[in-house]
Amino acid sequence: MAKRTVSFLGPIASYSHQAVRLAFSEQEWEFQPVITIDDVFKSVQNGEVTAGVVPFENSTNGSVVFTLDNLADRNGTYPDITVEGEVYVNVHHCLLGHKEAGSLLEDQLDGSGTRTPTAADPSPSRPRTKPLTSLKHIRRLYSHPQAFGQCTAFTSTYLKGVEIFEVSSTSKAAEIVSQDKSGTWAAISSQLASQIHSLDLLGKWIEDRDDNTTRFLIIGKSPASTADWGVRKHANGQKGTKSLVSFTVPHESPGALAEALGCFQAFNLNLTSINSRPSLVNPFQYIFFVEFEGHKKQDPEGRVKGALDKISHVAESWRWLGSWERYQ
Ligand SMILES: O=C(O)C(=O)C[C@]1(C(=O)O)C=C[C@@H](O)C=C1
Repeated sequence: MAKRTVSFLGPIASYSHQAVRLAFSEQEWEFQPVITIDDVFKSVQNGEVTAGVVPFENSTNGSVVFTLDNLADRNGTYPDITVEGEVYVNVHHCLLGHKEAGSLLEDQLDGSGTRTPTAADPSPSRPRTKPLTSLKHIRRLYSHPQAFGQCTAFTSTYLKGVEIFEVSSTSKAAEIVSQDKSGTWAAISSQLASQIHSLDLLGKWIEDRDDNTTRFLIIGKSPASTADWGVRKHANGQKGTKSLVSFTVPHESPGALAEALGCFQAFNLNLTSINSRPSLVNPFQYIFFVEFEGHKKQDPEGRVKGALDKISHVAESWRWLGSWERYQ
């Protein structure tokens, strides 16, 4: 049988790639790295690939707006995209670059790893780890915006004043730094990327919190029959099901949002996350996203059906974005 393809934010060695490796078998699936999260959505919608994997939220830094904006689908570009599963990745960042010959780590460290309190941050958190080598020579720091947000204690303690460059992924950052001839650029990326690009480890486990975890969504094109996808199940076993809907409410009407959320309460459905993004119709109007426990197609008591019927009367517009098995 011809292999099916799953796309993800590349280049290889990104955390998205690691999520794909956790969920899909390379024997049965072709792995296709693409350049942006938008490209993952496009490749699934136009049928170029069967599945895609996109980051959805990080436990330290919150929602991934690039993914929410695609799910918001303001222009109707992705009418068939649905969420078919989720994958959790423990994200441990490293600082990758080129060691400066002959420099001593002691030259740089003040020993305490403390940051100067400022009015904006009167009690700054301490970095969890110290650099493995002097960082005095570093002039540029490359990474994905999410990763910068997960390593603030380390960067503001040991890389003060270094110029920041936001790029499309952490593995892209490592690729760029591997081409640096000056030896003064560094990337926040994975340990895997240091091996692939033969970069030195200048810091290890530099994230602010050791429980730093990113949740990825597996997307497909409805009606997807995922039963034969062979997505690997989490070792902890299934913990029920989840669904995602997006909706807009009449903004002038008081209580409209509360009424929409009440649709889930009315059918005793537990909400697990709420997000919003600007509607881009008028300033300060929103598209809301609600995730709840329950499955549209495995709904013996009709509770999910009941809530969705009710929300279709309350919301200005709404869309069911998928139901899947939950593992955490
Ligand atoms: O840049 C990567 O390696 C990605 O896969 C993207 C991404 C994200 O957008 O959240 C994924 C996991 C980490 O939280 C940091 C970056």
